[in-house]
Amino acid sequence: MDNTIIRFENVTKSYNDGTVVLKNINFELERGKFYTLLGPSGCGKTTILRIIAGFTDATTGDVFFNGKRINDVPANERHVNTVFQDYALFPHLNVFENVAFGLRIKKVKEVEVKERVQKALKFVNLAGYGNREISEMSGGQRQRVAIARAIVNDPDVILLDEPLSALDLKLRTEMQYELRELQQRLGKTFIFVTHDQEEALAMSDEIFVLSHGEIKQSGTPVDIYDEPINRFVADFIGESNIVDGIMIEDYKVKFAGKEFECVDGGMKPNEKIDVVIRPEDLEMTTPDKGKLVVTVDTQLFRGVHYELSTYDKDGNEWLVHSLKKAEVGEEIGLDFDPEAIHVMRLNETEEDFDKRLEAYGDEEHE
Ligand SMILES: Nc1ncnc2c1ncn2[C@@H]1O[C@H](COP(=O)(O)OP(=O)(O)OP(=O)(O)O)[C@@H](O)[C@H]1O
Repeated sequence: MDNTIIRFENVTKSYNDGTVVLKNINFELERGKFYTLLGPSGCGKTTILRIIAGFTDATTGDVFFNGKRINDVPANERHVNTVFQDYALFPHLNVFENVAFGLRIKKVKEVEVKERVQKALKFVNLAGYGNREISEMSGGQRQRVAIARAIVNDPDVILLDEPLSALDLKLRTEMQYELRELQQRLGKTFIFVTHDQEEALAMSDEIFVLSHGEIKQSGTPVDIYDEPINRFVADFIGESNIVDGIMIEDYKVKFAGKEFECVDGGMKPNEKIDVVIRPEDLEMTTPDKGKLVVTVDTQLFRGVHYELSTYDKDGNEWLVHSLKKAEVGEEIGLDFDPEAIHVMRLNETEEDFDKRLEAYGDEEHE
């Protein structure tokens, strides 16, 4: 059976004032998975959610739900519910009535309303809180009321627009676990919007990284972290060292004034590229054993590791995560594996990346 629940085909969105918000969005979302739309403010994440919910139209392109085109289906006939950033709870109604609100509009029978609201409240660990006023609930509890209000309608898809951003860090981390666990218990599709990369990596089955109305990369958190395919993603997700380089030929790259063996290919000879190495992939050693020789500029203790900011003789900065301590001003060597060198074509899209990989039959990435 086709497990796809939502499909976007060449979806664009622009406004009358000429603002282009979504350029050409294509994706397929499967039933029962946790998806995250991740990107900086203004990249179009919320617009995608609004198009799915039916609060705004795509300018061109098609949106499918369970295989049926839904561009013209009104919001209240779509099997989706949204949890908003500010929760949008009614302050004059108690917890029970907030959750019951949608059911009452649909004129569901009182016995059923009671049963469904209680079940939803139990699901979000708020059994027994029905009579509380919203003002008597903490931030995390209000969040859970908002989620209960979404799940009480038994939608196929739950849309969550930065739902954790109003919470303090500790509560946010707790809610990350809770939301993920809730999604797995419910077995529904969640589409979660955030600009927080740690949140995205921690919670998702699959992440779509967006910038300026385009998907820059999609994949599992591990794929996106370990194999960023362009500078934007490498920079946005986790910490990265990014330097200019030249791809001399397949599996041979030059940067910081030296040639190195790498595992990438499929580019033009002597093509200008971006080189990315993660700080945890750089190992501190003595200068004679290092592939690069750098000078330590600053050192911060981060609890698990030391974070060293270092410079090579060309002035490139290399951030290093090291379990060993160094001395500021000391010359050290940096060692790394060929696999740790990520070579990226300038501004390569996901589609072009896939085509290039296919063309040169790379085994490492397949
Ligand atoms: N009615 C409108 N007319 C013109 N431009 C609009 C309109 N609504 C939204 N935009 C623009 O669309 C772009 C994308 O907005 P969107 O809310 O989707 O971004 P976002 O990634 O969710 O950002 P944030 O994280 O700040 O909410 C923004 O540049 C915004 O200014």
